Amino acid sequence: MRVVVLDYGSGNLRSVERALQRVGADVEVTADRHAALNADGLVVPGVGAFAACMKGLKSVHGHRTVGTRLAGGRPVLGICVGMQILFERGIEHGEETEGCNEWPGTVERLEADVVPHMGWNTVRAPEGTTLFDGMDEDTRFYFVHSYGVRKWELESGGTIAAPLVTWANHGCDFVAAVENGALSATQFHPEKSGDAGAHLLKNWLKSL
Ligand SMILES: NC(=O)CC[C@H](N)C(=O)O
Repeated sequence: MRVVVLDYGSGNLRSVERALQRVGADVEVTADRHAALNADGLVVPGVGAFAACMKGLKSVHGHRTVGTRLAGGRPVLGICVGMQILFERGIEHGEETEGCNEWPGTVERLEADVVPHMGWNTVRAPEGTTLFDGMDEDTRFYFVHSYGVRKWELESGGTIAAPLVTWANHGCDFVAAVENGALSATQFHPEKSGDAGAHLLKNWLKSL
């Protein structure tokens, strides 16, 4: 499977590349829009501030690339800030920045005694999950973040299949992952989560 890791100036690209190669993907790290549009899967990583990541994403038309892929049902995986910028807005250090608005909701500071939330933690995945298939509730993933989505705001029902939302807790509950048709995302770093992260990436790769 051909996977593009979108290079929009944010960090952590090589560790994501290596983790995907470890599970058998043919990986290209690039900002090239044609490659990003036509890959079997697109990964949007992210390190640093919400505003800076959004600025970088827009500088390579990444927000439109994500939208075009999703309109055609082509899979996208957001990681850490790459997940956060998929939401409606982010508020960091008092600065509000518009996100890609793939989902309603606000990325805001965790309500915890100690931030960043840095380390291994368990998650609470829903029935029917693909990303966490084959892993139990004691499985741990590596998190490094001070902000997150504390309230899931997308209403669904009727004919629209509800997204599968996975939660974690660090002082407060926050969204740890979302599976929503072609769009998936994790707040934690699968590429830093050892065998569990590799298992998740393999599950994502199999879903492409
Ligand atoms: N690991 C990161 O770079 C996360 C940064 C992000 N601004 C957060 O704190 O949630």
